[in-house]
Amino acid sequence: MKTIIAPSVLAADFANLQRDVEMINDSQADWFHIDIMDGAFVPNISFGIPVTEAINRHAKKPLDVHLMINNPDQYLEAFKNAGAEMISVHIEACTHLHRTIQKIKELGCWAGVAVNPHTSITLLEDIIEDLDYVCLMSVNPGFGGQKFIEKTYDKIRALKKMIDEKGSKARIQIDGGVDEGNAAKLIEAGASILVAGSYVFKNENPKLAIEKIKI
Ligand SMILES: O=C(CO)[C@@H](O)[C@H](O)COP(=O)(O)O
Repeated sequence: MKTIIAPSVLAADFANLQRDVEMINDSQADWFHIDIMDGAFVPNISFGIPVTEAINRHAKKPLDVHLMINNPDQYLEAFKNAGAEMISVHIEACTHLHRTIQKIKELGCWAGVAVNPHTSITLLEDIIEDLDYVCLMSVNPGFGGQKFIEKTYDKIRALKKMIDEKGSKARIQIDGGVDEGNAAKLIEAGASILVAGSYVFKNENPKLAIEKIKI
């Protein structure tokens, strides 16, 4: 199973967004990771549906939309219509997670659940078989460029064990502080989707940076 690389557009140059989208098109990256922040679930506001649509007009690869918002159900269809092929919602933001996951699937998207660093993965035990991926946050959500939380490795191993025991097909996505120094170790622990923002877009050679973590 080859690792999926999903550069996080949050770290792109918004004044040159089309240029940065085309760089990803021409690279070995697999998905665009689109961080949606509402200033309520997380202490930051990023961008929303019109910008996602604009990215989608130029993107030649699937959009993976990470909803860091309260009441995600209200916006699932709008993000699907804006181009999302994968949608993840936060377990901490969903009162009726099973219903939300079913809605994402009914829209024809891959369904993912994102889990904050302090949240136990044991909460996924009764939903893991329904998921296409779990996004393990390796930083506190809200900002790019933060330090990777080392405890994530243990969480990956425990989640991988749960996935295998339950016979789930869910992939493990890691989001936050991913770079060439930890990519191999993350994959060895059981991750198969890597989200990388600052490491890619602040790099002198972003395409080479992507190649280095495409293990
Ligand atoms: O969801 C988030 C932050 O909340 C991430 O997608 C970051 O955007 C990753 O950025 P880097 O840590 O790679 O800079």
